[in-house]
Amino acid sequence: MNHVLIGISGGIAAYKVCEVVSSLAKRGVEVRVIMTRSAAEFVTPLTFATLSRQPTYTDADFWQPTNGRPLHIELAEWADVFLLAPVTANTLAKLAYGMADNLLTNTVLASNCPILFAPAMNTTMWLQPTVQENWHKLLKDYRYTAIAPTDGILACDAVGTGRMAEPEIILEYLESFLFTQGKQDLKGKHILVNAGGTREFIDPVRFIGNPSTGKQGIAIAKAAIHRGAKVTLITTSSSSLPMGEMLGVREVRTSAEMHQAMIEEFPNADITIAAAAVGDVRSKLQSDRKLPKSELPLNLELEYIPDIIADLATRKRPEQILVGFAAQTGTEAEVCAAAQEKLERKGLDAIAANAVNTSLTGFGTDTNQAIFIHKEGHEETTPLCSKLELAHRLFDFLI
Ligand SMILES: Cc1cc2nc3c(=O)[nH]c(=O)nc-3n(C[C@H](O)[C@H](O)[C@H](O)COP(=O)(O)O)c2cc1C
Ligand SMILES: CC(C)(COP(=O)(O)O)[C@@H](O)C(=O)NCCC(=O)NCCS
Ligand SMILES: [Mg+2]
Repeated sequence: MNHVLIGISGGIAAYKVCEVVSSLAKRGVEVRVIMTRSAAEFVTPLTFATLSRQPTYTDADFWQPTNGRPLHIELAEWADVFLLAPVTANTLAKLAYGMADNLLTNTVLASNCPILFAPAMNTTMWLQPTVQENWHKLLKDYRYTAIAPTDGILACDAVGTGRMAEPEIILEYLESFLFTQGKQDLKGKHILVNAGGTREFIDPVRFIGNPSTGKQGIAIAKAAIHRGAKVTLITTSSSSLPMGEMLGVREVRTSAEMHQAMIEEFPNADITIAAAAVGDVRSKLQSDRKLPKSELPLNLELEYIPDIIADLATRKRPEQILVGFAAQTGTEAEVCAAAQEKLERKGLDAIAANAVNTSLTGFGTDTNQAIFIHKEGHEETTPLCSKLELAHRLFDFLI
């Protein structure tokens, strides 16, 4: 799985796909680009050819009498994943009705690989009932996974829905699809994820915290969405996550807020993955006003924080799956033993043991490595990989 075919139709957001192509090529992914006639009005085929290190294909190539086999068949067979970005109102309509009057749409019909598609257009165009009907038609089609347009400023200075998803979001979908082959095995499932480190306030300007950034939990939320799930993410890190209607985000700060939100959301979840670093202790003294230095105790009296995941385990219905993360230091054997003990003591279905004392794993890194342990005894050690890949490996382990 290493061939990404990209179909570009005629919108100004085509300029952003240059970034997508360039990033993929630099990562060693093989990329080929098809452009519609209108797309070539916005960005030249030469730009994409140069960035992709491959020829760019246009309708002139489609009608070229010197091809051995039809070009749309060759490209369709070559593709592992087909990304359509941007998708114009016009091309969306053609896709919804199975029309094929250019190289791009013929290649769609001739191929079998999963399709990711990212529409972009003016808000008034986007909200037309005809356009919405075509969009919803494709949302129901098993071959298509939508990368929804977002709200914001458009090229005509209007503000509203219709901005193409940012290259970074598109690249994450592609990374997922290259790993999973686009499988939608979480469709119809509701996943609850928590992420980030809690802050246990002493007063409004001082807290006991930890270095967790929420990256691993957010990657789990994204991986679940890429596999078709609906996700509720309860997070202490306020990064914007435009994942459309598939993601509900609740921001919290303290372990008490995290606990309350988890209790409220837990009954609706098929799978709950607790990747947040929740504090273990907090100050007994909690002031609503900033304490002067002279009033700060030098021996802070602490109390234990109730264990959220152990509490959820007591509320669990038999068909629900509850997974914890154990951030540990030490040797692999020590990390494993500590995680095994937590799995049993807390009554979890599985645990991901995660070493946090190396520079490439744990807090704040973009990569991670873990050992997954199931309550029934099986284990899996992942390679060092991106946090998104680790999330997919965890879902593969659970399902
Ligand atoms: C300056 C300009 C900007 C355009 N931007 C968009 C756009 O963002 N989204 C869209 O759906 N159509 C846009 N269009 C209209 C499409 O280019 C037009 O419908 C064309 O027929 C699409 O052809 P295609 O779908 O084969 O690429 C734009 C047209 C112009 C002239
Ligand atoms: C055009 C653009 C890519 C600009 O993005 P930018 O503000 O990040 O440069 C973004 O606004 C977008 O995706 N717009 C949707 C299509 C659009 O504006 N079409 C022009 C007709 S109003
Ligand atoms: Mg803990």
